[in-house]
Amino acid sequence: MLSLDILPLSLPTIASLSLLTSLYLLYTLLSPSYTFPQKSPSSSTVSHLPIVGALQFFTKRWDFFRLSRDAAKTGNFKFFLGKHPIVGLSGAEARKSRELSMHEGYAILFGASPNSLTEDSLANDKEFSGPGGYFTRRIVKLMKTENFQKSLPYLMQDVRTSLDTLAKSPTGITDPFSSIYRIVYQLTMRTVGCNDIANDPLLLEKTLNLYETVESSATAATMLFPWFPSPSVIKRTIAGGRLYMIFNKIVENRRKTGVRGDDPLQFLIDQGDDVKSIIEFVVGALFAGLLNSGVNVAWVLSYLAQSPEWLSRVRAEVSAAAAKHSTHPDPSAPLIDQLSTLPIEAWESAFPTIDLCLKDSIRLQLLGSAFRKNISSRALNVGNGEVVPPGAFVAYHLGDNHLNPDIFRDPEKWDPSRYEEGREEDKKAPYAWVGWGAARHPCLGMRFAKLEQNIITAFFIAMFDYELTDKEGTPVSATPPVDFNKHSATKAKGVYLKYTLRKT
Ligand code: HEM
Repeated sequence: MLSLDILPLSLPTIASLSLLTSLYLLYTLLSPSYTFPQKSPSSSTVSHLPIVGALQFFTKRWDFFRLSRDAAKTGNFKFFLGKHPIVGLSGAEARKSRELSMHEGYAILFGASPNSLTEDSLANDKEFSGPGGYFTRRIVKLMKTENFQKSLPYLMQDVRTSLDTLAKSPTGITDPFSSIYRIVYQLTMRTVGCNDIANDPLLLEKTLNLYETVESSATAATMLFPWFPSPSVIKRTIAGGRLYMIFNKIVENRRKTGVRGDDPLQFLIDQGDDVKSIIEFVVGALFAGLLNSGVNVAWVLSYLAQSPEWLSRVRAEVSAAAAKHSTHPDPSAPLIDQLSTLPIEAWESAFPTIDLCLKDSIRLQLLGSAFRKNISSRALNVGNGEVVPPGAFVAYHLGDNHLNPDIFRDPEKWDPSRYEEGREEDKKAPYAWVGWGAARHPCLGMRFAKLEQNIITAFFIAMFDYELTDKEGTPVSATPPVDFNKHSATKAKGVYLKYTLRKT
């Protein structure tokens, strides 16, 4: 029998050595293997941790970006996030369109959608998400005028039904980041998803909860170690799986029974698309659609509540639009009934004031970074001799222009008049305002986002007088400040609207 005495090392020593070796191997495995070439920008001066890299990019993104940018000679800087090499760009030159991949950038670094985070995810598949890929082709088709024309009565009815429910509430106080956000979710479901869910309040609530679970799971840990089964990753996987199962059941049911729907899902089925692509599309489109719209509609109503001047301008605009475009047989019918007869052309053209309100809300709420990845084999010049090397990601923080006091006076203030004649701050620098994206990647849902913004705002204002309050209904003078360190449009906390039915 082998005696332990003949081993040259004791068991505790062997255990310690094994542990150290494992830790060393883990360290080597997790540490970046990428070497930035010489022409890359200088390193960010903000502290970096081993393995994790620039943790502040997660915890305080806008602060990290500003500090790094201001300390760098050219305004551009490099850093690691886990193993991922990233170049932070700033200034007008950075906003120029380049041959970089948007989808590969977001798939790994954004992390707030169910199919992101892994190199081989569908979101990262060029055939699916790339330019001209399946996702783009399908969403472009759904955003056509004929579809809006067809769905307009249903969209208006959805808004009306929700506002009627609000009108019956005994408190007359609502959190718009919950109630109005839910209306946007329903409209988005109708426009890129399916009526089976849009018509069913329970299924709407259930899928929204799953959506929110996935969205809130984008933590630093899930982004850095997507393969590690942390509670967030597990929760996200389960919620994503449940969403998929709900849609799968509806698709299978339609296929089995032959009962057709009249909605985007049916359109996808009729194209002969396979179930996996259909579900990936619908879930992806819901994320793209709700991320900014839901939050901005609620912010606009809240901003209006604190600005009598803009509220009265919007009221006047809503009345004028109804007077000009309504086809209601009774011109003295309530304003909301008149609005319900507006054609799509009016909804898309008669609300320039609401548009300005949304524009400045987007400037404040489009938080975080735009991401790209250099998937080419060549280094891309960024204008001053510096390059984005192959394989590196690019992060451009939208606060670089949207919160720049040299472009937008008093940048943290919501003030739609900054775009009006005489000020036109958005024209002060190239691509100063990029709220709908630009160049190679304009927002594909802009028309729908504006349409739902206009319908909800106009209906709400036609139906209610309202003011900004706390939860108990005590008036407050202003919305809380926006946390510019967030990674995407964020719901305000503690904002309530107290409303009463208008007598018109
Ligand atoms: C207020 C609401 C919205 C805002 C502020 C907004 C903003 C943006 C921005 C800034 C981009 C470009 C991102 C970049 O370049 O990195 C973008 C892209 C996109 N948006 Fe929107 N969006 C909104 C609503 C919507 C809606 C409702 C949909 C769909 C129903 C949608 C679908 C998309 C898609 C698919 C892209 C990617 C375009 C591409 O692949 O090139 N968006 N959006």
